[in-house]
Amino acid sequence: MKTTIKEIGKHVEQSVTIGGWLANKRSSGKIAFLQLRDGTGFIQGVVVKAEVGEETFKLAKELTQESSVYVTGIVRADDRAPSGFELTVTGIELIHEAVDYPITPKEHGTEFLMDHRHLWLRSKRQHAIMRIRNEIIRATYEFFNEQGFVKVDPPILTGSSAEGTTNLFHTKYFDEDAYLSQSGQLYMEAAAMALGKVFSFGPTFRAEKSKTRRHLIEFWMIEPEMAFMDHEESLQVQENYVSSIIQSVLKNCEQELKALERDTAKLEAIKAPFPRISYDDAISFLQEKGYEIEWGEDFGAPHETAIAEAHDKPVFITNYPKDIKAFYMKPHPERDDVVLCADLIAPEGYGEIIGGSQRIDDAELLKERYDEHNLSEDAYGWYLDLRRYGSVPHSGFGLGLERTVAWISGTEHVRETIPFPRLLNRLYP
Ligand SMILES: NC(=O)C[C@H]([NH3+])C(=O)NS(=O)(=O)OC[C@H]1O[C@@H](n2cnc3c(N)ncnc32)[C@H](O)[C@@H]1O
Ligand SMILES: [Mg+2]
Repeated sequence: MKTTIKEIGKHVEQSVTIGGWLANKRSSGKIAFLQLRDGTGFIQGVVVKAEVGEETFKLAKELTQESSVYVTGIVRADDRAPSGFELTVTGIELIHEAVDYPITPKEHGTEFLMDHRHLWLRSKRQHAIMRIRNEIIRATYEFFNEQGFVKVDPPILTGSSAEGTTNLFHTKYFDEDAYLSQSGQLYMEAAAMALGKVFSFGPTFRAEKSKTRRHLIEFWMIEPEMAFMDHEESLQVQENYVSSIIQSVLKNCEQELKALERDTAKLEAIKAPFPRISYDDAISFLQEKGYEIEWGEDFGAPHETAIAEAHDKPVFITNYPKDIKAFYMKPHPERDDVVLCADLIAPEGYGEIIGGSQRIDDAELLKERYDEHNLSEDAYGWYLDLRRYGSVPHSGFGLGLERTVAWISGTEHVRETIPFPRLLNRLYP
C-alpha cells in the first residue's frame, strides 16, 4: 500500500510503497543504503543484492542524487534510525532521473546555496526549519482562536505608513501613490473597534538597507489588536502567546529540533510571566556595564543582547522615550516623555521578536501627533475617525515570524527561516 515516511510506523512488518527522492546513498559490494525523503521526513532504504536481484540492485547503485522514485519495501522497527524505522527494499521504480544535481553532499558557500534556494529547500536542515515554521503558524492560529480572537486581513496595498516613511516600498495604484504595507496595525485597530480582539498574519515590507542576521526586506508578522486592553494586559497576552508556541514546537517538532541539534533545555524553561525592565533601568544597566549609551538613544543589537543575557527568559523592555517611537503610541500617564510600549527581546542574542504598545485613544492628542509627524488627514483621516466615534483604550503588538523561528529553531540567520528570503541585493530566486 502507498504511504508516507511520516506514517510508516503504522505499517511495521508490512510491505509499503513510498514516492520520494534520493537524498543521498552509500553502498558496498552487495548492499546499498538509500537515504530517501518524501517531504514528510527521511528514512533509510536497505537494498540487499541477494534479495532484490541483479537488475534492481544495479538500478539502486546507479540512482543519482535527487532522482524521483517509487520504493517498495518491508517496514522494520529500528531504534538506531532517527525516525525509529527502516525499509528493507524489495522494489524500485525510477520516475525521473536527476542529472548533476548541483547541491552535492559536500559543504557549499552561503551565496551558492542562496542562488539555489529553490533546491536548497530540499535539504534535511531546511526541511526541519520549515516544519518548525509551520508548527509556529499552526500554534498561532490555535492560540488566538482559543482566546476568542478573530482573524482579519489588513490590506497589503496602502496609502499610509504606520512605522515612519523612511523604509517604504513605493508603488503606483493606478494614478495614485501607494505603499506596500509595513504593518497592518492601523487597519487592525479599525477591526478591533468592530470585532473586539483580532489578529492578522501576513507579509509586511520594509525597504531597510540593513544587512544583518535579523533583517529581511519581506517578512511575516502576526499582529493582534485588542479593544479595552491596556498595556500590561497586552504584555500578558504576549507572554502567554510566546510560551504557548514554544510548548507546541517542543511537543510536535521533536525530530526537527533534534535534526537541528537545538538545545531544547533553554526553551523548556520558558514559561510566563516574563521579566520586565523599563527603558530607564535598561539604560542604567548598560551604562554600569560600560556601554556608551545615553538616555534618549535607541538600543542596538549589542545592547539588546547584553540585556537579554541578564535574563533566562525573553525580557520586555518597557516605556521607551516618545521621540524614538511611532506616532500612535499612548504617553505614560505619569510622564509625557515616555510612551506605553514594549519590545520583547529573545534570549541567546536573537533580539527583538515583538514590538507593541497601547495606542493613543484621544482624537486631539492624535491630531497633535499628526502635526508633529506631518501626517495628512487625506491619508490618515480614517484613522482619526477611530477616535471620533466611540474611542476606547486599546493595545496591540506585532511578532516577527522569522525572528521567532530563528530563535526557537536555533538558526543563526533569518534567511533560513523563510522559504524565499528577500534581502538587500537578493530578489532571486
Ligand atoms: N501591530 C503592531 O503593534 C506592530 C507595530 N506596528 C510594528 O510594526 N512594530 S515593529 O516595527 O517593531 O515590528 C514588529 C516586529 O516585526 C519584526 N520585524 C521588524 N522589522 C523586521 C525586519 N526588517 N526583518 C524581520 N523582522 C522584522 C520584529 O520582530 C519586530 O519586533
Ligand atoms: Mg520594533
